[in-house]
Amino acid sequence: MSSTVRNNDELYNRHYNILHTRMKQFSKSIGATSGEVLFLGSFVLNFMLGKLIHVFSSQEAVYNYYNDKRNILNQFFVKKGWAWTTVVIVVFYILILRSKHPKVQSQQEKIRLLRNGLIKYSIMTFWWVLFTQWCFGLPIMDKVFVWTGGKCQKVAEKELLRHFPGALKDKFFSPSSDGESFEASSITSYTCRKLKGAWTGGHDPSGHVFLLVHSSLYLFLETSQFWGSWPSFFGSARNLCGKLRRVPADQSAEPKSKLAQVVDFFHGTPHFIVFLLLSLWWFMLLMTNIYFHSLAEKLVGLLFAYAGALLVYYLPRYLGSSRIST
Ligand SMILES: CCCCCCCCCCCCCCCC(=O)SCCNC(=O)CCNC(=O)[C@H](O)C(C)(C)COP(=O)(O)O
Ligand SMILES: Nc1ncnc2c1ncn2[C@@H]1O[C@H](COP(=O)(O)O)[C@@H](OP(=O)(O)O)[C@H]1O
Repeated sequence: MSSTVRNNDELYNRHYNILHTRMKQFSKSIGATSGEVLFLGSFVLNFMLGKLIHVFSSQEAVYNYYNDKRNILNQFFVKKGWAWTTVVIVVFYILILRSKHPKVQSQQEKIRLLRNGLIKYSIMTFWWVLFTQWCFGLPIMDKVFVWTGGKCQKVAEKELLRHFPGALKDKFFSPSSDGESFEASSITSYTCRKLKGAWTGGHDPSGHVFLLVHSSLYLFLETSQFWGSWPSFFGSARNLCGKLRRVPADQSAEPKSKLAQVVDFFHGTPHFIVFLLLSLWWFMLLMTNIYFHSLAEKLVGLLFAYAGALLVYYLPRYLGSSRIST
């Protein structure tokens, strides 16, 4: 080996070690593992990547299928994002309980796992409800919008009468200055969209950024306690691909059906289903970061998502409480 290559190797190793030590120190100071810090940081990276792609791509490359709100991934998955997250976590827990994982052997351990899981799911669901659906009136994201001067404007009288008959119309809406349409500042963004109004004038935190990051953090932090290693994860996936491609040597023997092999794989690798949804959420977050909202609106969505995870997963660690940690 030449001395230049050896010197470079030494330099890389030294830099890697410095980075590794700094990372460990930082993780320890905030009570997180290095993996968690990387995962939490990946959303900031997603942010920066989205911005760079937006700035440096040509118009044709930037505006495509994923920029269309009606695309199937948005309508069928993200818009029902918490429901998908619920399905995945339920399937994950069923697989873990059936897998005889060393952490859940006894009946007592299983009950404790389910109880803690339910508490954390309920709090995370409540936080999602408060931010996106209802918070003693308008959800937090809509409250922020209204408090910063936003309104639902340009609602046509025809639409209004269809959804707000009689006195309800006057309770929520007032005529706009143009004299042709109506406006309101106490209805949700969801209702405004239904009335075909214009949701404008305020700071509108991104519900998509919130939901995608919130769901990802929940799935990651909830399932990482059972994580094995990347080599065994990829090893199982490679093994399955090999089995699916292989023609059985003994044609007379009863081979396992392909479906049975896939089911076996999901049983042996419960994290795979989580990995699939996390990949979709990361990709959709990138699309939101490239195409939608202002930087500040996305940042507020991100901060509210971090806040939920901090409250449920990091605050108990910080306080040294073991009541809801497993
Ligand atoms: C130990 C195991 C723990 C798990 C326990 C599970 C218990 C299961 C109980 C099952 C009850 C069913 C509960 C179903 C929960 C749901 O999620 S129902 C609601 C589904 N709705 C959504 O997912 C909507 C998501 N969309 C949004 O929030 C918004 O559209 C948006 C993405 C924020 C965007 O907002 P816009 O205004 O549209 O821009
Ligand atoms: N990744 C994505 N793909 C498609 N549409 C997206 C998207 N991210 C955000 N949007 C759309 O951008 C608008 C603002 O999203 P949000 O405020 O939730 O961040 C929403 O439009 P609609 O409200 O008309 O559906 C939403 O559907």
